[in-house]
Amino acid sequence: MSNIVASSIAIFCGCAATYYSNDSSATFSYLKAAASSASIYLPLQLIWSCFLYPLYFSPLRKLPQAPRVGGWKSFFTITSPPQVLEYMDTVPHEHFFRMLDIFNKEIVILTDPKAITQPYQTDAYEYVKSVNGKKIIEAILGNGLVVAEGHDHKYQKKHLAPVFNFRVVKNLYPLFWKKSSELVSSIIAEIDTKPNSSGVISGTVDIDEWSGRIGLDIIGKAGFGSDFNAITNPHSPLNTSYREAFIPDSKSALIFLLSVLTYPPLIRLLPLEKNRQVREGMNMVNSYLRDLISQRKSDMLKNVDESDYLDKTGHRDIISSAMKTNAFTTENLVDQSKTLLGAGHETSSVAITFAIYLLSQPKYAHIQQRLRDEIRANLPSPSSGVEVNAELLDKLPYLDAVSKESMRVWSPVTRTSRLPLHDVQICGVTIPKGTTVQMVPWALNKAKIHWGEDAREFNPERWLVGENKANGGAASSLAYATFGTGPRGCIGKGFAIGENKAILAALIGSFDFKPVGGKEQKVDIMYGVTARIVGGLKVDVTLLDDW
Ligand code: HEM
Repeated sequence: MSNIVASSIAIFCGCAATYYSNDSSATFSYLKAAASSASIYLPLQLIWSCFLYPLYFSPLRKLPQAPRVGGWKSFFTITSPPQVLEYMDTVPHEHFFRMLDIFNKEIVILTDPKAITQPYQTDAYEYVKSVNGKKIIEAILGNGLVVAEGHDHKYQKKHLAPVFNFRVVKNLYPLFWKKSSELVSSIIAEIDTKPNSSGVISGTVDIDEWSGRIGLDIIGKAGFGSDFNAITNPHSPLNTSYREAFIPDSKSALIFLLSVLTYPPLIRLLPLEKNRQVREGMNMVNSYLRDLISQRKSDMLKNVDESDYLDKTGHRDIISSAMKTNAFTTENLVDQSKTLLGAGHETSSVAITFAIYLLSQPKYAHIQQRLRDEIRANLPSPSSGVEVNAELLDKLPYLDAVSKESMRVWSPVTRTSRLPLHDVQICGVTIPKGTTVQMVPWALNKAKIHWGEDAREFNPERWLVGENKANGGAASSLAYATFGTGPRGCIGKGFAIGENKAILAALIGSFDFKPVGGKEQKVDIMYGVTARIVGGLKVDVTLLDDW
């Protein structure tokens, strides 16, 4: 409506200005009228959407409100997840509150399971993701499940869900363990250059680099039946070109901000080094995946021995299984593959980095030790070559608790947004069509309203004792938002949990982790689609005997 009013005023004034201009060449010109209209329309629209609507006309302005802090600067900055968490704890509210984000953009932050249920579960298809958000993600993940909407999404999920079911994921555990064992050997090789006088093998490694490499290898093998060998070969093109696209720096923050505010495909054309890296990485991935899928298809047509694509538990990789459904074209399969590669490796590796960050801090040394004791008492060592399956890994309660708790305290995905396709009622309040409503896993996971006074503490015990231990002590399972929820929740949740537990078990069983310098370590975090530690995570590792 505001667009119609502003454009009508602008066109009227633009035409009038052109018509009554004193300029001698001012016979009425459509081009000039359009230019004058635009020059009036844009400021009008800006004044309306940045000031008049949010401050004086929005029906949501009476909702509980997050305070504006930081003066005029806050008008030009995106609110960070830690600020959202601060508001969750301090703004008195019931189901949600309103926040004015960059350029006074209205956002409704959902904090209560009742409020989350409608947009994320029961009426999920009455909402869409934000256009710019999708464009940012699509550049890396392709036009697959993460960005699909409505019927397209239902169709894709229906055909992909069976290849992620419980039984299939359990069959992948030996692969998770095999790759984790390879990771342990490679880290030993990196630090085993000069044992100290007492024969202790130790050194400093960038665990973020290693978690990215194992994340790629696992999704490569499970997703495409293809070993990327990123653990053993850091110079593999996928590891260097593709992962470069995910490594955050000040330029990626700028590109993210400009993309959110304008039109992401235009921003990607800017001659910036980061844009070049992303383009190169994506070109490489596109051609790699296209070749791989064409090869699979032609093999399938020729009815060639399928055992090539079977691992020893008889599981076909995800893309070959999706191909068998005949539900996707080659181009669709390339897009789904990019989705699995990006969504499946980035989140999982961030989760491992943060788990090691937490466990290595001196104040949590007792948690690291207790976890190690449980692992060593129940699992064979990676060097033994003995297979570890789902039955073994899933029966370790403390490992399970540490895995859940680390992904609670540091949710890899920072925020998720939805926009209603028409005016909707959430908990009795009308939310106008197109308003951004957000579930912010990074903040919700640590809000005191759900987790109590020690909400920000890393305390795996909350998943082991107490009345609501199945929810980590929270009254509702929706307070744990790490994997989202409802029809658009994470399809790879079971996969990610199994992978996380296998890698943690192999690492913590094998090594002692400490922060470099031994003291509590502060890290800078960049909050994009995922939260990433700027500059990676260097930790001191010591190889432990007797396992
Ligand atoms: C620790 C690891 C992971 C975390 C924290 C995570 C988190 C999430 C979250 C929060 C969403 C919902 C986003 C939204 O509501 O807008 C999501 C969706 C998705 N995830 Fe994950 N994820 C992880 C691992 C994986 C893995 C391993 C895969 C694939 C192998 C995967 C594939 C996907 C896909 C395809 C979607 C889109 C689902 C849909 O729209 O229906 N994720 N993930």
